[in-house]
Amino acid sequence: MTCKVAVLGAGKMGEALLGGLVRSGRPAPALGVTCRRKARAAEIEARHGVAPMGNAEAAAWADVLVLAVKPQDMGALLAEIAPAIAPGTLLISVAAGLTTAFFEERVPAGVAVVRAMPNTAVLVDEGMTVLSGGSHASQQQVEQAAELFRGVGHTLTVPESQQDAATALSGSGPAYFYFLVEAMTDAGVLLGLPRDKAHELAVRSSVGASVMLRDCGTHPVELRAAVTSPAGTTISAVRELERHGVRAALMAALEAARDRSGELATSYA
Ligand SMILES: NC(=O)C1=CN([C@@H]2O[C@H](COP(=O)(O)OP(=O)(O)OC[C@H]3O[C@@H](n4cnc5c(N)ncnc54)[C@H](O)[C@@H]3O)[C@@H](O)[C@H]2O)C=CC1
Ligand SMILES: O=C(O)[C@@H]1CCC=N1
Repeated sequence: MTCKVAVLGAGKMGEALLGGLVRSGRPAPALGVTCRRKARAAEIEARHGVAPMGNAEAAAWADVLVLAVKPQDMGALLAEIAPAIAPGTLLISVAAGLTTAFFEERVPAGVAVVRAMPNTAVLVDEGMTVLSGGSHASQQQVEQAAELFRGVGHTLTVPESQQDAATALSGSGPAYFYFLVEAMTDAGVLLGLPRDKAHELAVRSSVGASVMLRDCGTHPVELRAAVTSPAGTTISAVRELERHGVRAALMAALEAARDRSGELATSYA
């Protein structure tokens, strides 16, 4: 029998994952979803054909619970569902920062917890999800969780000690690329290009570069060298990027994201 999966909290990430589960061929009767607001529940049902249910009902019904509320709402959600969780249930959290221990302390003893950090590219089946098993999760259960996320992209399993770093790099990662495209578009406008054309050029450059990174098997240093002609235009731009500390800025930015991820579990404990 198909295992029953319920997504608790249908915001941006919860809806993206639910949509992915539907697209990857899971039958609607084996899927559940919960929403805080009625209007949102109606919207989710109309868009994905999955009937919303209550949190405790979902916790008792599903074999796998995907917890997709914000870190600050997780404590209240766990208090609501803990009495309904059966011993064999697999809990998967996608919340930034919250450790598997955070969940293990709040659910019945021995329940398996997997911490997962996807990114919004799950919306286009190009997600990157980084997974770690808690102290009661078997390798098979981590694999079961990974299998769900492989329906919407790629997965990597890491020790939990690396999750905050992975969150900073690939969980938040899409935002840095959008930021770059936005900044490049402004730069194009500064140089006199109409905004719509500047936007198109920035987007097409980023998509072209991403596909080459993914498909050519060539190191980014080599790919950049191939664009950078001696005494040409690119090296003049690269010198300015280095002069303005863009590389160091990225390192500092990811360090800040990593540190914030580390703070979240203690902030909401
Ligand atoms: N947005 C992103 O790119 C990523 C988000 N995440 C994680 O996913 C989680 C959700 O983030 P978003 O989707 O961005 O936030 P969001 O605010 O869009 O979604 C959270 C949803 O949970 C609902 N909710 C809150 N308490 C609830 C309850 N007791 N019962 C049912 N529903 C409840 C809210 O109404 C809201 O719809 C967070 O923990 C975040 O760290 C993880 C990876 C990437
Ligand atoms: O900004 C956040 O906290 C969430 C987690 C990773 C991406 N978005």
